[in-house]
Amino acid sequence: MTNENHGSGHSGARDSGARSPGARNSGGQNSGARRNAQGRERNRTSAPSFTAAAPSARTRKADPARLVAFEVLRAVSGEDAYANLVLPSRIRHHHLDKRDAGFATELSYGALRGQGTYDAILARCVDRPLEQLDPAVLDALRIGVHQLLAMRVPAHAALDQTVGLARAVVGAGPSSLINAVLRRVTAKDLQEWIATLTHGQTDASTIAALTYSHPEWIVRALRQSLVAHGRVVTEITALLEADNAAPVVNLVALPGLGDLSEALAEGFTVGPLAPDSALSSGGDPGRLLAVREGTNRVQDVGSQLVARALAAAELLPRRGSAAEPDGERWLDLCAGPGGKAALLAALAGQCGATLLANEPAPHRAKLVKQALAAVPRDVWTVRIGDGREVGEQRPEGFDRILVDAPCTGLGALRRRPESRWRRKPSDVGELGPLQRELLASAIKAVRPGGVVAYATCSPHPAETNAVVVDALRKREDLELLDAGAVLDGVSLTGKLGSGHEKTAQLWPHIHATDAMFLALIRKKA
Ligand SMILES: C[S@@+](CC[C@H](N)C(=O)[O-])C[C@H]1O[C@@H](n2cnc3c(N)ncnc32)[C@H](O)[C@@H]1O
Repeated sequence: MTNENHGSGHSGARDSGARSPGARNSGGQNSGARRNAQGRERNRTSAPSFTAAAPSARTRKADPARLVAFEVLRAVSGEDAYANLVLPSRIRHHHLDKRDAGFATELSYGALRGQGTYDAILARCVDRPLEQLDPAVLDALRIGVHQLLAMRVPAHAALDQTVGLARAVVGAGPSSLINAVLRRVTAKDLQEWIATLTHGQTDASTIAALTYSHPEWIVRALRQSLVAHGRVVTEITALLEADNAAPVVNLVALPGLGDLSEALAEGFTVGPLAPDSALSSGGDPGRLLAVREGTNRVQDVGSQLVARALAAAELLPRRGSAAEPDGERWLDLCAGPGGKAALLAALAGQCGATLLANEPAPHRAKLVKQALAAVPRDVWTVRIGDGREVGEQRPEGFDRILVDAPCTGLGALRRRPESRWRRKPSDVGELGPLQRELLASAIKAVRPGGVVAYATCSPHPAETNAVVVDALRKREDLELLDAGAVLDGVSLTGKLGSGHEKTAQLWPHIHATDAMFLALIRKKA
């Protein structure tokens, strides 16, 4: 796709041709040349030309799209905010048009994802440890590096605009430093920098971490996850690349309550994997009336399939009766913010079942209620409470239960650009007891013949198979259903089940979904 370029050095967002660390380099490795925004090759071996003016004489105004990106990075690194929550409000606040909103999205998400590689590059260009820099200056530098190395923004525009931004938001003093550092960054293109950073490194995970901008422990965890779920370790490159690509927006039309006609008329395409789903690679889904009304919802297709698989899993009849007298009772034990609960409730409504959506965090329970608002009120109830208590309180009370357990989210890194830098290796072990207690509670709460779906948006074996194996070991009345086969049955392709084991693991680089794990556990009747 070709990008035109206007005065501020913008190119369009997702179609900007951005190359984050680890994204495939269509120009070949170390080509020494890169296309600028007009599609012309810029020879990186000759000295790049910059505005002759000193930083003080350059633009003093912050371009609004770059300002939005800067504000997102400041909120993320300074206030522990989530980029996907801050970005839309900053875009609205600065009244960005579609093109500038796209640019701000690519710049903020790209700078956050690429932070590991960019900081390693910056460390070679700054004459002091990065921790000693004003955090606002460091964020401005990250924004500059992403434009210089991964977006088709001409170097002079990236430099001028980043220095202008710095002058406007952090003052004239640091702008000279930013100017000098970014000039050093322009000495090499991204592939050359990666070659420099990895020179002399022999460990494959260290090299992948620097190349694909992931913490090294996550690279190791994902390699381990691939092997644990029957894939080959060499897929790690494709998996890390998929984490760095801007994910497409997945939409689901709630069955029986909405349809996709508006989305398709607005440029979405029919989703190939799940029924009633659609895809879009750009634009704000909030512009759709059906999304605002809640009958269409933004939801990763992997999550859609997990909810549909639970609804479709085969139950055994209740003891002493062939059919459910009052319709089935479904439970979503960890429902916040309500994505799967909404789809489950719509599916429940279609077959005369009811859904109890449980969530302990009151603000997230409120989100669950909002998510469920489009579903008839007599189908669902929201409970605010600890899911670990439900098994004791409602033993054998439910036919189908979803345990979408709190997890590290290592399978959804592409959607949460900052999360890879927030997670710690100790999170994996710390979540284990809660995951096991929630699953044990669900197993108590399911009736004989009923099914518990244990799901995580992480492929880590400690959060997936290990939790399921422990639960199965503790009781004799449980059987594992073939989750891959059930997923195949609810998908449009019928080709999702790994065939490696009875649990199922989806992958961003294979299925273009989040790396959702699913086990379906049935209590013997
Ligand atoms: C992975 S999220 C669930 C996502 C949700 N199913 C969806 O599709 O939108 C896990 C949820 O579990 C909740 N949680 C944490 N501790 C819990 C507990 N003790 N009992 C039940 N839920 C808990 C978290 O607050 C969080 O909302």
